[in-house]
Amino acid sequence: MTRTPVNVTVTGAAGQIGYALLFRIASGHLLGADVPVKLRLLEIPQGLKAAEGTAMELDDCAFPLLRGIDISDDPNVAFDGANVALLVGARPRTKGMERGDLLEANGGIFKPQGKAINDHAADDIKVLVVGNPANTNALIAQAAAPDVPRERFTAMTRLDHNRALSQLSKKTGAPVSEIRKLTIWGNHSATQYPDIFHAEVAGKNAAEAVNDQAWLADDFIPTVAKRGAAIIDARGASSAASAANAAIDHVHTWVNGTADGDWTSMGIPSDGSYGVPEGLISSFPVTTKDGKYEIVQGLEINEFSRTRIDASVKELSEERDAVRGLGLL
Ligand SMILES: NC(=O)c1ccc[n+]([C@@H]2O[C@H](COP(=O)([O-])OP(=O)(O)OC[C@H]3O[C@@H](n4cnc5c(N)ncnc54)[C@H](O)[C@@H]3O)[C@@H](O)[C@H]2O)c1
Ligand SMILES: O=C(O)C[C@H](O)C(=O)O
Repeated sequence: MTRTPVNVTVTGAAGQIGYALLFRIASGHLLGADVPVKLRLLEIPQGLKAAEGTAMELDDCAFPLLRGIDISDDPNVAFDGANVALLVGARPRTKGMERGDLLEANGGIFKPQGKAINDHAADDIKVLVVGNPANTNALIAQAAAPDVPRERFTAMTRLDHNRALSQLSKKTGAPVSEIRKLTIWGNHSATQYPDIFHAEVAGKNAAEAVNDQAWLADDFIPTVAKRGAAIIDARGASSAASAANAAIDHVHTWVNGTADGDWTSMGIPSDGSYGVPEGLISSFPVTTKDGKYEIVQGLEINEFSRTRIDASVKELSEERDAVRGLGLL
């Protein structure tokens, strides 16, 4: 049986993440090796020519799963019939900026895009916001799309999750494949909290396996939380291939499910779990199945974790208040 292609809209298609992302979507890494896709690329007018160039290269790969590419500078066209939307297009931060500094510059992009999703996307739309500040931009897009179920708007903290996996693997010597149940809590910012207290390394509790509180507090947590800035410092540009890889992982896991006995981290609308005020888009430990996610419940949160989760959630509340003040909510 021939499957109907899935419409995948990517904004900021001519940017550096776009360039690292589109070829992997077209080759089947986003949804699966048997799922045909149609790409709908959104750019601002100045980005259209470069997006056309990328589309030419996509054509030249002759990907068997790629069933078409449309390019537009009109969100109403680009989101028409979208099943999956990757909101990447936004200005990246440069040296010395915090992601929150982008609130005003990028916030204005996500309101009209949320409205276009509301009015034109397919009923099963799933949205991942990558453009920073990702959690609050997702909130802005969600608020502009009252007809779309709230839980379809998510923000990317999978890059932080992957960074934490890699750092823990280096510390313990265990391969990444043997690490499970790691959690990123809160905002995709320097206040985020990578939590290893429930994680397992080769079947053993990770915090006990590491047994080094100083490393946890002074090395692991700041290294993961400030990795974005360290990449900007080293590359002179913000992370691109690793961000694209995390976007692929986020959507693939959302659609295809988490492995038994494991979970992942996603920025999702809070239902009030773990004391995170309802409605904030915050990162939680989640399992996924049949295209739906659920927050992992019942984890004991120690005092060390509580303080850090609360600090990140406080920042999310402040960002929400700031965009409210700008009329974006
Ligand atoms: N959540 C994460 O983990 C994570 C990781 C890395 C980067 N980011 C963020 O992703 C965003 C994109 O990064 P990049 O390195 O690809 O930037 P980039 O500057 O290389 O590309 C951004 C692209 O978006 C386009 N664009 C701008 N406004 C647009 C609009 N209204 N509609 C459609 N396209 C628009 C630009 O023309 C440009 O081509 C930045 O905000 C960056 O901070 C997030
Ligand atoms: O840090 C940034 O500004 C880019 C991105 O959010 C990252 O984490 O690499």
